[in-house]
Amino acid sequence: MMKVSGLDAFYGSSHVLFDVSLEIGDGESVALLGRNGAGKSTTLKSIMGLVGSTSGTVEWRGSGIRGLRPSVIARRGVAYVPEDRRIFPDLTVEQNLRMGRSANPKGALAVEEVLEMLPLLAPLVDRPGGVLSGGEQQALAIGRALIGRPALVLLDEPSEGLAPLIVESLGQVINDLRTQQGISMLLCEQNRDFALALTDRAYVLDGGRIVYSGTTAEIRAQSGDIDRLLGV
Ligand SMILES: Nc1ncnc2c1ncn2[C@@H]1O[C@H](COP(=O)(O)OP(=O)(O)OP(=O)(O)O)[C@@H](O)[C@H]1O
Repeated sequence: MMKVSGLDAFYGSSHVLFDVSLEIGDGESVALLGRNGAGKSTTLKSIMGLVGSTSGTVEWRGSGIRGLRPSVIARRGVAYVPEDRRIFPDLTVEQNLRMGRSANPKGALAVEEVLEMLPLLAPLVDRPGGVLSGGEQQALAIGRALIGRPALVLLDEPSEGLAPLIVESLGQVINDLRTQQGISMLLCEQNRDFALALTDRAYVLDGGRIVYSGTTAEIRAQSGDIDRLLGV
């Protein structure tokens, strides 16, 4: 479904990603693990067309998308949930959700359909986004991606900054998407256990390079080495 080959990325003269290759199959959920600054966000942003200077190949359903505008990539069915969530604080939850319809103006879901997928948002629809808790904002950011009916969601560190109990319920939300909706996912995380519980396979990034890849079971079996790469 998505095949990234030999991807390099640069911020000005700073070379940040080196020869990154990864694949995500139809309906597959894949983790991208790595410590702070390993290049996880840059990988997602490069796939989404948000990094100005990249080289290599990003294939989506058989055609090259590297270099296309983010809005074009979104319309082809790839959604991106940024690390900072980018909730509009003065818009209500419902209005925030509607903003995501631009990714798929003709085929977007109704707000009610998103609320069925993310029931924790249902009682909050009229609240301004800015007053939601961190976990609720994360669910809203995911909902805003889902309303455009994507086939692949790129999720950047959804557990970051959330209390352990909230992380657990967020995990259930993400797991439901995976098991009930069949949406493919690339999940960036520093939180190894959270990510491995929600994915089939994982890649480990270090210093902008993929240094390890395997099934979640294989990664668990190597947990000592992986923890060293994650800096824990
Ligand atoms: N806009 C930018 N301009 C210059 N350098 C950047 C920019 N964004 C990220 N970097 C650098 O690129 C490298 C990779 O950063 P990236 O954000 O992709 O890592 P990450 O694995 O997502 O880490 P984090 O969890 O801290 O976001 C880091 O060295 C970072 O300082």
